[in-house]
Parts: sequence; structure tokens; C-alpha cells
Amino acid sequence: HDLTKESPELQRCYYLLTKTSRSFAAVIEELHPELRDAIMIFYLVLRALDTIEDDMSIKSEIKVPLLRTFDEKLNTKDWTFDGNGPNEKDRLVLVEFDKILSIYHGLKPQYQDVVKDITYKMGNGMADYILDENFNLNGVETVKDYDLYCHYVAGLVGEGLTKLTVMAGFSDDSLAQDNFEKSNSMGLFLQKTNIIRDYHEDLLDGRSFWPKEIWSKYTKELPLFHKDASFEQAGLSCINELVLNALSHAKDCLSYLSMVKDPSTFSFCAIPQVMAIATLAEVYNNRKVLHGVVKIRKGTTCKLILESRTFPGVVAIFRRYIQVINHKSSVSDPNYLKIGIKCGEIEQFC
Ligand SMILES: COc1cccc([C@H]2O[C@H](CC(=O)N[C@@H](CC(=O)O)C(=O)O)C(=O)N(CC(C)(C)C)c3ccc(Cl)cc32)c1OC
Repeated sequence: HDLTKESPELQRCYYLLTKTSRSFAAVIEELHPELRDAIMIFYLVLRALDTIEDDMSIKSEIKVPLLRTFDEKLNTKDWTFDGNGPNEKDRLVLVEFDKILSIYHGLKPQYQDVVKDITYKMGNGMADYILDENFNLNGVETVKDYDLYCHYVAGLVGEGLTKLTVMAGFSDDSLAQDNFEKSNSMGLFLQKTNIIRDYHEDLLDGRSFWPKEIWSKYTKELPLFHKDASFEQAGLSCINELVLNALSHAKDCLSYLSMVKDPSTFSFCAIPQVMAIATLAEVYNNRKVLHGVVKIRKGTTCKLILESRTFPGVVAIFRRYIQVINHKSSVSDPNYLKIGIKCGEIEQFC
């Protein structure tokens, strides 16, 4: 849409958006005017929160209270933060947070309330995890912990977006009546896909989000998958079980998408989901995941965006990649039968 007629602050916010996520910024800019600015601001506020959580140069005595009270910054007119982490690529959203605030205060009050409510819940969820020693030392312990962590950082985003789209009349009211189960799955499907894909990168940062309840079936130490060639097969079985776990959200995601009515909102919701199912098919049984970040090809991304403009198009994409996963699975894999059953279930649903 044409930004030149917008206020300087709004133009600056869209500039910040393109800086933080080039490809996804284009999708947000195509949104219906009723929700475009609200979702752009929601995205930037979440990015600011994520940048604080990720900034290892802020010590936890400062970081924890900052995360817990971040929603209160939304009541101010000009709060900014010059977090001293020069290497944080998203630092700009904190340094220029006053620009985000000026647009936030111009949003409809009911949209402001959704952004603030989710910011409050996410900030406190993040703070709880930073304080939870066992998370810090061993990473995420149980699959239950894994689902809770992903709820805080991603499931809540789905919940907020559902509230916004239902308020705008762009999605079925029923999406806001299932205790946000389907909204939560929309976030967990994306976040779990990223966590599987980012194994090596997170290891380099000295952390991991792979749940110990799963990886400890295949190794005593998580880095061995990368370091020791004799653990490569075990690493593949672990990836495959994590993909199986992520696929448990696929039906909810397809059901969610079937209830989004507005075309631009549908694309906004569908594009990340089709990227995720394609990524899951790429990482499944793929040893490259243990040594680097595996990305789907640019050409594939373009095809997926074009094909995901309608619900039947999205269903066809899911069906195709479920088949790819099924054909890649090997009889020697401990979860061979389960992945076959799961793929069958999702195909039935398609
Ligand atoms: C109903 O729920 C959704 C509907 C549409 C999109 C998203 C979801 O999609 C992007 C898509 C995105 O940001 N893609 C990036 C690639 C990447 O960062 O991995 C991109 O294309 O650059 C994404 O990844 N996250 C981040 C979380 C997953 C943590 C929520 C995200 C962050 C803020 C917002 Cl407002 C939205 C999203 C939804 O959230 C679940």
C-alpha cells in the first residue's frame, strides 16, 4: 500500500518493520487497513520484548523486572531503551520505541488493550523462564515445559491475533471461543519448526530449546549430535521425533485457517504456516540440520506464497509435504509407525 501519504512516525514504524523482518513486512503491509497498523505495532512491540529477552548484555536483575513491567511502558509517551547490546540487530526498535508508542496511542482502544494484555502475559512468561534455573542449565526439561515455553513466546501471539481479527470481523467468532486452543497451535507449529531448524545455531549461542525428555532418549549430551559422527543417526531419530511432535498441531492450524474470512488476513496467517510445513519436510531425516541452519529455497518460497492464497491451495500444500515426510521416513526409525499414522491422520483431515 502507499506509505508516502502517511505521517512521518508511521512511515518510520514501517521502516523499522522492514528492518526486523524483510519478507514478512511485505505480508503485513498488504493487510486490510482496519488491522494493518494494529498488527504492525503488535509485531514491533513483540520484537522489542524479544530483543530484551535475547540481549545477553543485560544482566537478569535488570532484565527480569523490565520484562515483567514492559506492558507499563505502553502507558508512556516517549520511553526508549538504549540496551548496550551493539550486536542486537533489532536494537533499533528499542532505541526508537517512542515512534512505536506514538502510533500505538492512536490505535482503537480495544486494539491497544489486546497488544498490552499479550505483552503483559508474554513478558511475565519470559521472566518466569529466565528465573527457572533448571531451564537455564539444562534447557527445556519436559515436553510439558516445551509446550509452556512455546505458549509464552508464540502461542500468546496467536491468541492476540485471533482477538484482533475477530474484533475486526475478519475471522469466525468460534476461534475466540475454544480457549484459544487453535490459536495456540498456530504459534506452537511455527515456533517448534524454528526450534528444530535452529539446533546448530542455538548450540553456538550456548543454549537449546530441544526438550530433554525427547533428546535424552538418543544421547547423554545434546552437542554430541553435532560433534560425534557416531551420534549422527541418533540425531536424525531425535529430529524425526521432534517433527512428529510438531505435526500434532497441523490439524488445528488447518482448522484455524478454514475460519479466517478476510483474504488479506488469510494470506497473513497462511504464509507462515505453509513455510513451516515445507521446513518440517526439509529438516525431517536431514543430517544437515545437525551442522547448520537448513532453509527452504527462495523459488519454493515464492511458489508457496502464490499457492497459499486460498484454503484449498493451503490444504494441497500440506498434503504434498506430509507425503514428502512419509516417503522420507525409514523403517529403521524408532518412530516409523507413528509418523505414518500421524501423516495418515492429517491426510484424512485434508
Ligand atoms: C495466528 O497466529 C499468527 C498468524 C500470522 C502470523 C503469525 C506469526 O508469523 C510470523 C512469521 C515470521 O515472522 N516469519 C519470519 C521468519 C522467521 O522469523 O522465522 C519472516 O518471514 O521473516 C512469526 O514467525 N512470528 C513469530 C512467532 C512464531 C514467535 C509468533 C510472529 C510474530 C508476530 C506476529 Cl504479529 C505474528 C507472527 C502468527 O503467530 C502465531
